[in-house]
Amino acid sequence: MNILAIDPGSTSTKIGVFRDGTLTKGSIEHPRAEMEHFPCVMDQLGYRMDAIRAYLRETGADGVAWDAVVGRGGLIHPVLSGVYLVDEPLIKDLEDGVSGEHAANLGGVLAHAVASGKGVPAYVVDPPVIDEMWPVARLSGMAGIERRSMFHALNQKAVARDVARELGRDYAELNLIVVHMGGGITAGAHRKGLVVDVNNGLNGDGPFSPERTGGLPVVGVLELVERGAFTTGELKGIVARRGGVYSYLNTVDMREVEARVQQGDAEAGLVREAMIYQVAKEIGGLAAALSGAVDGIVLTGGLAFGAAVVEGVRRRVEFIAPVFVRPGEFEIEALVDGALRVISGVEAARRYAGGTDEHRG
Ligand SMILES: Nc1ncnc2c1ncn2[C@@H]1O[C@H](COP(=O)(O)OP(=O)(O)O)[C@@H](O)[C@H]1O
Ligand SMILES: CCCC(=O)OP(=O)(O)O
Repeated sequence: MNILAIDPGSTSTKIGVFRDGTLTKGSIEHPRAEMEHFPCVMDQLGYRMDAIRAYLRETGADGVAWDAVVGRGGLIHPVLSGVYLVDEPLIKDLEDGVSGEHAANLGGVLAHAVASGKGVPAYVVDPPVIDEMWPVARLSGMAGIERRSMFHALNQKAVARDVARELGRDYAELNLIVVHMGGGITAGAHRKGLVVDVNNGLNGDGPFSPERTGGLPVVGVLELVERGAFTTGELKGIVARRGGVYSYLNTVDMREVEARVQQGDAEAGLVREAMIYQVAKEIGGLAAALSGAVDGIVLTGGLAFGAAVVEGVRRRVEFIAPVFVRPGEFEIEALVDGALRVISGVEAARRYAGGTDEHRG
């Protein structure tokens, strides 16, 4: 079985080549200066496609007969968890960015471009818009504004299944709180295999993170607009890319923050502590959402490599449930696993219904 996995991020495209039972992972870096030439994410298609072709040539994988090509799903309409065949309606919604602009929108389109040339199917797995939220979590506090499920679904589900394996239990019978801590942070309540509540990782919700603001005092934001300090477009950019740790310390790199703390920088110490504090409060809130019935708390993402962040969160939340740490992200593995489940007949590929899935939560 041969599978190609494509995982586009804002400044890299991660690649997985699965051949005859062995997975080889690689990353193509895209310098920020080059990415700035593209006004929209979809404008990067040809550039990324060329980079993927060059990568496959250089690694000797250009002649492989793929059984399927699989990409990270993007911001389409809300869907159920699962593996989706990339077809015309799905491509259109990725291209239109119906739920927002994000590099992940390129995943399915790139996978389809490679697959169609080889006459094999393309899939996406567990897109960030998986929606399993229960009704009570949807209300924001203002009629007309609904809380939306938009999170690191692929990695959260992958590490949740891995912890279930470690516990010798089924993911579908456990209650887990999974926190992805990367450039953005999302924390999800996984109740018996469904993510019934989660902060929206892109729209100013939940804890602040290295590059995102998380939830903000609304009136303070409105006053900034009233004073003309920022346009709404500028504020959206700050919420998603230039908020959080970056807005205080001018870096999104927590290794740099750690180094500053070690050198005695009190401001860096306070910002790091505040982020840890907000993550712990989010976990506490989700524990209450699950009525205290929590089998485990899972910390994952790049920040989970850092002992200070992990131990800071653990100290505040281990009274709730045992803490499991899965540093980094397992998106390529999850993409390959999803494609394998479909190819081997364990799971049927879903057809994207353009946001009309009636079952949620
Ligand atoms: N060993 C480490 N110790 C502390 N922080 C780390 C370490 N490795 C990576 N990070 C931090 O993790 C963050 C990036 O996480 P990552 O999951 O790769 O994010 P994304 O995929 O959102 O770009 C950065 O702030 C980076 O500094
Ligand atoms: C929350 C949706 C997915 C997301 O934010 O991914 P990145 O943190 O990789 O941008």
